[in-house]
Amino acid sequence: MKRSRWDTDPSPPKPPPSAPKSRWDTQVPSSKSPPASRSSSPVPPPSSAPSAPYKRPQPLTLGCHSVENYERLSHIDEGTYGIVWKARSLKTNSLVALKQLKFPESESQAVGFPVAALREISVLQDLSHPHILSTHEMVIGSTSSKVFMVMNLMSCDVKVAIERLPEVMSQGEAKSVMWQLVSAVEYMHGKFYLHRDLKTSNVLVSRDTGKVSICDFGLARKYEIPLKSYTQMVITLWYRCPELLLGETLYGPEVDMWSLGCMFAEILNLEVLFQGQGEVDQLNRIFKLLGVPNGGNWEGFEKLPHANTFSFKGPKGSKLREAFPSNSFSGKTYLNDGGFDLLSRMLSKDPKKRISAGDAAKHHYFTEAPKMTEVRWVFDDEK
Ligand SMILES: Nc1ncnc2c1ncn2[C@@H]1O[C@H](COP(=O)(O)OP(=O)(O)OP(=O)(O)O)[C@@H](O)[C@H]1O
Repeated sequence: MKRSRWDTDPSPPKPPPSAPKSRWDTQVPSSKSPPASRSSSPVPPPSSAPSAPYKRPQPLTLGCHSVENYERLSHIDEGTYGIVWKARSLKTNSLVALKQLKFPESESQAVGFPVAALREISVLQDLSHPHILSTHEMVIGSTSSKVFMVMNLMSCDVKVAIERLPEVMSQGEAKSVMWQLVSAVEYMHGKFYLHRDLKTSNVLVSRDTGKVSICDFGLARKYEIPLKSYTQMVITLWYRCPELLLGETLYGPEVDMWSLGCMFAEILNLEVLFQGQGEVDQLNRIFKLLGVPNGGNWEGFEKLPHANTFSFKGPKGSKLREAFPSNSFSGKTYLNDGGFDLLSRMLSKDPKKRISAGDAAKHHYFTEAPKMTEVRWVFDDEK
């Protein structure tokens, strides 16, 4: 691979005493308190007194190009793990987004690398799909702890984009967004990856194409069949499925399908479906709409770790159809039978009955009338 001029040289020339500062030499605050669900523990440093001659590990960024190949234009946003900039490639003149990774303080010694970022980079290198945000390359700044991901420039996330819509989407528009998401998740699950943090703020909209792409793979991981035990401390509360809330640790792609169902409902109604104030409240809201679970409607429910800790109140059957009626006279969102069938199968309480991404992609909702149409997004400068 081509070595960048920023890689360490055996006898590097000494910099001038007051070398001009790079345009990218901004101090990025370290991620002091990342959410409990994400591991930010550093890769353990090598022992300080090795008995055998210590061979320094190759930095992950060896061979990366320099960030100086990009002109920094403006700050876009900041997340827990990165600060995102709008930039222009000096080679191609194209506009891109650069995510500068935050290194927690203990990890800034060039040995460690933020684990969430490592995860995200390795997953994204393995995935290539029109509706998954692609990373073109990694570039490096003046030190090896200044690392940037170069990505397609997007306009805003779907959460913000739907807040800007003057009225609910048409059925064709909602179907088009769902189709893009379902096809991306089908592809990802086919490659044995779980996203584990699907939500409308992790889906970005392109101003150029109006299409959406899933981003933020910091919690993603490979899964295996038969399923194994993983942490249940994943997925933002409002999009977290009932089995994880009830303590299940043996899980697979169906956890993402629940989140997708929540997103479908949000895209239709322009508001988050289950806005719980804590895990118990979240469960209560789910069961109030979808009916109280028992061993009859959810096989194995009683065996879940927290199933008997609480007594849940709610109707016996589902009230979902009342929230998503089939006619437009009620003043609520209209959803035809095909759409409702897909939504209710994504929001199945019992994970074994929940629709898979493969079956969702084949669902007749996507081929029957009304036809998919491009969404008329409203971007910020058009407001
Ligand atoms: N390619 C992009 N184009 C435009 N904006 C982007 C892009 N990638 C990220 N953003 C913006 O930056 C924000 C933070 O990015 P991202 O979610 O990747 O960072 P994070 O640190 O992993 O965030 P979180 O705190 O949600 O885990 C996003 O919510 C989005 O608004």
